[in-house]
Amino acid sequence: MTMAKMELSRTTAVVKEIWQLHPHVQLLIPHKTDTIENVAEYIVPKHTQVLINYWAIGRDPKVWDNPIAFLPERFLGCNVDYKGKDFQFIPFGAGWKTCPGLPLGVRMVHLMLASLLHYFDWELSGGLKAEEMDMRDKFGVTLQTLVPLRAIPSEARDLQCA
Ligand code: HEM
Repeated sequence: MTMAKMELSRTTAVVKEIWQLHPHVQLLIPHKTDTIENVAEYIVPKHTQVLINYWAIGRDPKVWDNPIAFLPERFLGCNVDYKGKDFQFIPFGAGWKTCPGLPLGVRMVHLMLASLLHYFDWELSGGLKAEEMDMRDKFGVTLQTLVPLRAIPSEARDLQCA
């Protein structure tokens, strides 16, 4: 495996871990049943509006080991993917209403995160330590951090144009 590929799988593992714990769209988009559905032990009548609490799935200890801990390693060497086949991990939804922007979204998030990390060293503002960060979420149509992250680029690298 090349170094670039190895580093990118680490970046992907970090992105996946973020999408497990802090998904952009925590309730997906409301869906409606066409027919009577049996879901686990429940009967869902026809034309019921259904919300999928994907945020809760990402924090369910029945689904994930130690779910609240930030452990990107759980995605290294594991086939769980965001393309809608693994129902425990559906940051873009699943089925025929899945997000049509998935390929663009995946590339944008990787590119932004990898560029920010590659070109700058970062420190938290006000001498805050990583373990003191408030990682609670603020619920809305999309999920945000309750307390915005304030990080300061302390050193820039390789910024000259080719
Ligand atoms: C990281 C980036 C993104 C994430 C995490 C995301 C997530 C989602 C989710 C969870 C849904 C609902 C799927 C469902 O209910 O089953 C959705 C729907 C949708 N997304 Fe995205 N999305 C992202 C980027 C984008 C981009 C870049 C575009 C457009 C360029 C886009 C366009 C849409 C549209 C149009 C729908 C509605 C699809 C429908 O109802 O048929 N998304 N997205």
